[in-house]
Amino acid sequence: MPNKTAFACGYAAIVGPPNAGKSTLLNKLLNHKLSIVTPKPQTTRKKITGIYHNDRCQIIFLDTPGIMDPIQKLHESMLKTTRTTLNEADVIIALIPASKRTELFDRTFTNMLFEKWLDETKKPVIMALNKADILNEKERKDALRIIQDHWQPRKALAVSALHGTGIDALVDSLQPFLPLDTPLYPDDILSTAPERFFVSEIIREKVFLQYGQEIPYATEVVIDEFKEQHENNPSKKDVIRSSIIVERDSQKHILIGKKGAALKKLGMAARKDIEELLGRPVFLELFVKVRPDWRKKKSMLKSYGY
Ligand SMILES: Nc1nc2c(ncn2[C@@H]2O[C@H](COP(=O)(O)OP(=O)(O)OP(=O)(O)O)[C@@H](O)[C@H]2O)c(=O)[nH]1
Repeated sequence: MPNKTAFACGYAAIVGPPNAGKSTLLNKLLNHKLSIVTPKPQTTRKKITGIYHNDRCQIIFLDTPGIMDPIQKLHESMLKTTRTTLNEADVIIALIPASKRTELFDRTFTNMLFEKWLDETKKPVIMALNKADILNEKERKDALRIIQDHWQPRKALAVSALHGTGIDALVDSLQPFLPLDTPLYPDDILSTAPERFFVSEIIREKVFLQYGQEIPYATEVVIDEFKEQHENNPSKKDVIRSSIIVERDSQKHILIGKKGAALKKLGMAARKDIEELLGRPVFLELFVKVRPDWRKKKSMLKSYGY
């Protein structure tokens, strides 16, 4: 039996279908806006490390892109990232969203998740039924019983990432599987990813929120320059220059809008959040560039970090 009073530290991967609420869960756990959250599926493309601390444990969370069919090269590399992430983890959280449609959650997906992904890792799996706030008490119990009977995870629990319910129980259920007895990071560090990564995620989030249809999926954001000068000279703002990469001229026109109005709106919304994240004033300059079919080209995907 693990000693509950000892300190524990280790890696936990969060895996689930697109739109399961992984980013919302991570943000709630860390009480800080780390990964981006939008109502559209597949906005999380890169692994994000968030670090949770309490007086009994430190959990380093590995977020994964949603699992889906490898239709495009982009998806293939996302799936590879997910597999690597699962193998790096000490414990895996299978995050399955509750549903009100024909069944309480997607059993076909859950089956596929265990058969194609989780079973072969031989890692302990904690199954978290997210969005449990949309179910009533009986539905929650029924769903958890089905999960326990069919897939036998180490533990199955209902959570609501949005409302923050079940989060402490989730942390408690992870603790026995964390192998280290000392923390790996100081307790004031929430993430090892650099600030410029979060800045690009904010810009990408705003693209997702502001534009419809195919634009967000054809977009990549690259930070070209990140000049920190405010700390040394408080009369100056930090300067961030960023390129928004799209696939076609038509997408560029939409992004920029009439007389640049759409891009200006995007920049204002992004700057507000970036200043909030960094806690200092920022001058943000956005450029829109066309790179035909970047999503289909291996070398381009690589240069954007996929
Ligand atoms: N009702 C309810 N909605 C939730 C809950 N958690 C997340 N959501 C909503 O579900 C949607 C998707 O949440 P995200 O956190 O972006 O999902 P994700 O799994 O990170 O999505 P990807 O970007 O596809 O990886 C958002 O509209 C959230 O507000 C929850 O506990 N209850």
